[in-house]
Amino acid sequence: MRDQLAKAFHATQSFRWDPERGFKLASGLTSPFYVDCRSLMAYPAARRLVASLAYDALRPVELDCLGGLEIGAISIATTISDFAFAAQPSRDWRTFVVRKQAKDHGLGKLIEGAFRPGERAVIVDDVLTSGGSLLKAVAAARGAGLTVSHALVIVDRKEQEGRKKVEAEGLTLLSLLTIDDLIRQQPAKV
Ligand SMILES: O=P(O)(O)OC[C@H]1O[C@H](OP(=O)(O)OP(=O)(O)O)[C@H](O)[C@@H]1O
Ligand SMILES: O=C(O)c1cc(=O)[nH]c(=O)[nH]1
Repeated sequence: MRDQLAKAFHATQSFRWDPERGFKLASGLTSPFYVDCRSLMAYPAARRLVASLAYDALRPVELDCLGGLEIGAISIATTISDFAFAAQPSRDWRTFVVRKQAKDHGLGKLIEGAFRPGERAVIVDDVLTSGGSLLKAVAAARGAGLTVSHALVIVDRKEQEGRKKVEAEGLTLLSLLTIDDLIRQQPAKV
């Protein structure tokens, strides 16, 4: 199923190469390639693969809720939660989303969703590069009283010591794919 997910990135044009112009990353660095999970997650078949792989990866983990930083984490947390609820054994994992900035009107929340202090949360994200985004979500979740011991990403780009930084915060990092899987499944040019 991991191979199927890697192939889905290419089939949906969600893995981009442009070594001439490059892509600016959240960390400020430039990369010749870009993993676009917002595009991938727009396809129901791809969402199902992500959800199924994540459900399997999270089976040994005890958790009450899952979520992460907007916008990447929103569709990921939702699809895993829906899949897990319908699966056997069924899991009732609630979701939340961490805003990049607290809302300045309405309820003024930084974190939206359903969670209570003291609960066990898994932080999800689409791509891990420097780890900055993931760790921002971890800090917000811990600040709200959640216990966070695991994080899950769709793709670990294996750069900028992202994994090391996440593990240094005492987290176990689960990744469905690495950048090597995506490069290996790249269709041959004709
Ligand atoms: O590990 P990092 O160096 O933090 O990079 C990875 C982050 O970058 C992207 O987010 P982006 O800020 O582009 O936001 P978006 O999800 O709102 O599009 C991506 O969705 C990850 O969250
Ligand atoms: O580092 C990032 O900003 C980043 C890299 C990538 O491949 N995909 C993405 O959505 N963000």
